[in-house]
Amino acid sequence: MAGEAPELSAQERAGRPFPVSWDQFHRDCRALTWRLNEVGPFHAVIAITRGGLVPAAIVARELGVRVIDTVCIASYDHDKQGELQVLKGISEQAMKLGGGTGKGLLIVDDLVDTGKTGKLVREMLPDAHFATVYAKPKGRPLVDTFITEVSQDTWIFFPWDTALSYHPPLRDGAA
Ligand SMILES: O=P(O)(O)OC[C@H]1O[C@H](OP(=O)(O)OP(=O)(O)O)[C@H](O)[C@@H]1O
Ligand SMILES: O=c1[nH]c(=O)c2nc[nH]c2[nH]1
Ligand SMILES: [Mg+2]
Repeated sequence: MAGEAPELSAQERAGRPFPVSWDQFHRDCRALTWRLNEVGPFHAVIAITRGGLVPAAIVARELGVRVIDTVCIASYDHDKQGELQVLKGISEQAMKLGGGTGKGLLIVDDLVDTGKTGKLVREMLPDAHFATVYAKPKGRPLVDTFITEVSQDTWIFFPWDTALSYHPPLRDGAA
Protein backbone atom coordinates (compact mmCIF):
# COMPACT_ATOMS: atom_id res chain seq x y z
CA MET A 1 0.00 0.00 0.00
CA ALA A 2 1.21 3.55 -0.71
CA GLY A 3 2.98 5.18 2.24
CA GLU A 4 3.55 1.90 4.11
CA ALA A 5 7.15 1.14 5.02
CA PRO A 6 8.44 -1.99 3.28
CA GLU A 7 8.84 -5.02 5.56
CA LEU A 8 12.45 -5.36 6.69
CA SER A 9 14.18 -8.72 6.67
CA ALA A 10 15.93 -9.94 9.81
CA GLN A 11 19.25 -9.13 8.17
CA GLU A 12 18.14 -5.57 7.30
CA ARG A 13 16.94 -5.06 10.88
CA ALA A 14 20.27 -6.41 12.09
CA GLY A 15 22.54 -3.58 11.02
CA ARG A 16 25.87 -5.03 12.07
CA PRO A 17 27.50 -7.67 9.93
CA PHE A 18 29.59 -10.27 11.80
CA PRO A 19 31.44 -12.36 9.23
CA VAL A 20 32.91 -15.61 10.54
CA SER A 21 35.72 -17.45 8.71
CA TRP A 22 36.15 -21.24 8.66
CA ASP A 23 39.20 -20.84 10.91
CA GLN A 24 37.33 -18.74 13.43
CA PHE A 25 34.36 -21.10 13.38
CA HIS A 26 36.58 -24.13 13.97
CA ARG A 27 38.29 -22.35 16.89
CA ASP A 28 34.93 -21.35 18.38
CA CYS A 29 33.63 -24.94 18.08
CA ARG A 30 36.73 -26.24 19.83
CA ALA A 31 36.25 -23.66 22.61
CA LEU A 32 32.63 -24.82 22.92
CA THR A 33 33.82 -28.41 23.28
CA TRP A 34 36.18 -27.49 26.12
CA ARG A 35 33.14 -26.30 28.05
CA LEU A 36 30.98 -29.27 27.07
CA ASN A 37 33.66 -31.71 28.16
CA GLU A 38 33.02 -30.58 31.75
CA VAL A 39 29.29 -31.30 31.41
CA GLY A 40 29.19 -34.66 29.55
CA PRO A 41 29.54 -37.50 28.85
CA PHE A 42 26.81 -37.56 26.21
CA HIS A 43 25.21 -40.63 24.61
CA ALA A 44 24.54 -38.85 21.33
CA VAL A 45 24.63 -35.47 19.58
CA ILE A 46 21.44 -34.11 18.01
CA ALA A 47 22.21 -31.59 15.26
CA ILE A 48 19.57 -29.01 14.35
CA THR A 49 19.93 -28.87 10.58
CA ARG A 50 21.21 -27.46 8.57
CA GLY A 51 23.35 -24.92 10.46
CA GLY A 52 23.91 -27.26 13.39
CA LEU A 53 25.50 -29.97 11.22
CA VAL A 54 28.87 -28.22 10.98
CA PRO A 55 29.42 -27.55 14.70
CA ALA A 56 27.90 -30.97 15.54
CA ALA A 57 30.56 -32.74 13.44
CA ILE A 58 33.39 -30.82 15.11
CA VAL A 59 32.00 -31.16 18.65
CA ALA A 60 31.25 -34.88 18.22
CA ARG A 61 34.76 -35.47 16.90
CA GLU A 62 36.34 -33.70 19.88
CA LEU A 63 34.09 -35.41 22.45
CA GLY A 64 34.49 -38.85 20.86
CA VAL A 65 30.74 -39.23 20.31
CA ARG A 66 29.86 -41.36 17.28
CA VAL A 67 26.07 -41.39 17.45
CA ILE A 68 24.72 -38.32 15.69
CA ASP A 69 21.07 -37.70 14.88
CA THR A 70 19.33 -34.77 13.23
CA VAL A 71 16.20 -32.77 13.82
CA CYS A 72 15.44 -30.96 10.59
CA ILE A 73 13.78 -27.56 11.04
CA ALA A 74 13.31 -24.80 8.51
CA SER A 75 12.25 -21.31 9.46
CA TYR A 76 14.37 -18.72 7.65
CA ASP A 77 14.20 -18.30 3.89
CA HIS A 78 17.65 -16.71 3.63
CA ASP A 79 16.99 -13.94 6.18
CA LYS A 80 13.18 -13.85 6.55
CA GLN A 81 11.75 -15.95 9.36
CA GLY A 82 8.50 -17.73 8.60
CA GLU A 83 6.55 -20.51 10.31
CA LEU A 84 8.75 -23.20 11.83
CA GLN A 85 8.50 -26.46 9.90
CA VAL A 86 9.72 -29.74 11.37
CA LEU A 87 10.81 -31.66 8.28
CA LYS A 88 12.21 -34.61 10.25
CA GLY A 89 11.88 -35.43 13.93
CA ILE A 90 14.36 -37.12 16.29
CA SER A 91 14.84 -40.83 15.59
CA GLU A 92 13.30 -43.47 17.86
CA GLN A 93 16.77 -44.82 18.57
CA ALA A 94 18.10 -41.45 19.77
CA MET A 95 14.93 -40.90 21.81
CA LYS A 96 15.57 -44.25 23.56
CA LEU A 97 19.18 -43.25 24.30
CA GLY A 98 17.83 -40.15 26.01
CA GLY A 99 15.25 -42.10 28.05
CA GLY A 100 12.43 -40.34 26.21
CA THR A 101 13.26 -36.92 27.71
CA GLY A 102 16.69 -36.27 26.24
CA LYS A 103 18.75 -36.94 29.38
CA GLY A 104 22.40 -37.38 28.36
CA LEU A 105 21.81 -36.02 24.86
CA LEU A 106 23.54 -32.97 23.46
CA ILE A 107 21.60 -30.68 21.09
CA VAL A 108 23.87 -28.56 18.87
CA ASP A 109 23.05 -25.58 16.66
CA ASP A 110 25.13 -22.82 15.09
CA LEU A 111 23.22 -20.01 16.83
CA VAL A 112 20.12 -18.89 18.66
CA ASP A 113 18.53 -15.67 17.45
CA THR A 114 14.89 -15.20 18.50
CA GLY A 115 15.08 -18.61 20.23
CA LYS A 116 12.06 -20.03 18.35
CA THR A 117 13.97 -22.96 16.85
CA GLY A 118 15.73 -23.77 20.12
CA LYS A 119 12.45 -23.60 22.07
CA LEU A 120 10.79 -26.11 19.76
CA VAL A 121 13.65 -28.61 20.10
CA ARG A 122 13.84 -28.12 23.86
CA GLU A 123 10.16 -29.05 24.04
CA MET A 124 10.99 -32.32 22.24
CA LEU A 125 13.94 -33.07 24.58
CA PRO A 126 13.41 -31.18 27.86
CA ASP A 127 16.30 -32.87 29.72
CA ALA A 128 18.91 -32.55 26.96
CA HIS A 129 21.83 -30.13 27.11
CA PHE A 130 21.53 -27.38 24.47
CA ALA A 131 24.73 -25.87 23.05
CA THR A 132 25.24 -23.24 20.36
CA VAL A 133 28.34 -21.50 19.11
CA TYR A 134 26.76 -18.02 19.03
CA ALA A 135 23.83 -16.50 20.90
CA LYS A 136 21.79 -13.32 20.55
CA PRO A 137 20.13 -11.93 23.70
CA LYS A 138 16.55 -13.05 22.90
CA GLY A 139 17.57 -16.69 22.47
CA ARG A 140 20.29 -16.81 25.09
CA PRO A 141 18.11 -17.95 28.06
CA LEU A 142 17.30 -21.15 26.14
CA VAL A 143 20.94 -22.19 25.74
CA ASP A 144 22.91 -24.10 28.38
CA THR A 145 26.37 -23.52 26.85
CA PHE A 146 27.54 -21.10 24.14
CA ILE A 147 30.77 -19.31 23.25
CA THR A 148 30.12 -15.81 21.91
CA GLU A 149 27.19 -13.46 22.47
CA VAL A 150 26.48 -10.89 19.76
CA SER A 151 23.92 -8.09 19.92
CA GLN A 152 20.37 -8.68 18.65
CA ASP A 153 21.01 -6.25 15.77
CA THR A 154 23.94 -8.32 14.48
CA TRP A 155 23.69 -10.62 11.47
CA ILE A 156 26.17 -13.48 11.55
CA PHE A 157 27.56 -14.48 8.16
CA PHE A 158 28.69 -18.11 8.27
CA PRO A 159 31.52 -19.35 6.04
CA TRP A 160 29.25 -21.85 4.22
CA ASP A 161 26.90 -18.98 3.21
CA THR A 162 29.57 -16.58 2.00
CA ALA A 163 32.44 -16.26 -0.48
CA LEU A 164 35.49 -14.01 -0.71
CA SER A 165 34.77 -10.93 -2.77
CA TYR A 166 36.23 -7.50 -3.57
CA HIS A 167 35.88 -4.89 -0.84
CA PRO A 168 36.30 -1.19 -1.80
CA PRO A 169 38.91 0.88 0.11
CA LEU A 170 37.77 2.85 3.18
CA ARG A 171 38.52 6.19 1.46
CA ASP A 172 35.89 5.30 -1.17
CA GLY A 173 33.21 5.04 1.48
CA ALA A 174 33.46 1.37 2.49
CA ALA A 175 32.26 0.62 6.02
O1 LIG B 1 16.56 -18.54 17.11
P1 LIG B 1 15.86 -18.48 15.79
O2 LIG B 1 15.31 -17.11 15.47
O3 LIG B 1 14.83 -19.55 15.62
O4 LIG B 1 16.98 -18.68 14.65
C1 LIG B 1 18.02 -19.60 14.76
C2 LIG B 1 17.93 -20.65 13.69
O5 LIG B 1 17.95 -20.01 12.40
C3 LIG B 1 18.93 -20.61 11.58
O6 LIG B 1 18.39 -21.74 10.91
P2 LIG B 1 17.52 -21.62 9.57
O7 LIG B 1 16.07 -21.73 9.89
O8 LIG B 1 17.97 -20.41 8.82
O9 LIG B 1 17.88 -22.92 8.74
P3 LIG B 1 19.28 -23.52 8.34
O10 LIG B 1 19.93 -24.00 9.62
O11 LIG B 1 18.93 -24.63 7.43
O12 LIG B 1 20.09 -22.44 7.68
C4 LIG B 1 19.98 -21.08 12.56
O13 LIG B 1 20.76 -22.15 12.01
C5 LIG B 1 19.17 -21.54 13.74
O14 LIG B 1 18.78 -22.90 13.60
O1 LIG C 1 23.16 -16.87 8.84
C1 LIG C 1 22.42 -16.50 9.77
N1 LIG C 1 22.83 -15.46 10.56
C2 LIG C 1 22.08 -14.97 11.61
O2 LIG C 1 22.48 -14.04 12.31
C3 LIG C 1 20.82 -15.61 11.81
N2 LIG C 1 19.80 -15.41 12.69
C4 LIG C 1 18.86 -16.31 12.41
N3 LIG C 1 19.23 -17.09 11.37
C5 LIG C 1 20.44 -16.67 10.97
N4 LIG C 1 21.22 -17.10 9.96
MG1 LIG D 1 19.26 -23.70 11.60
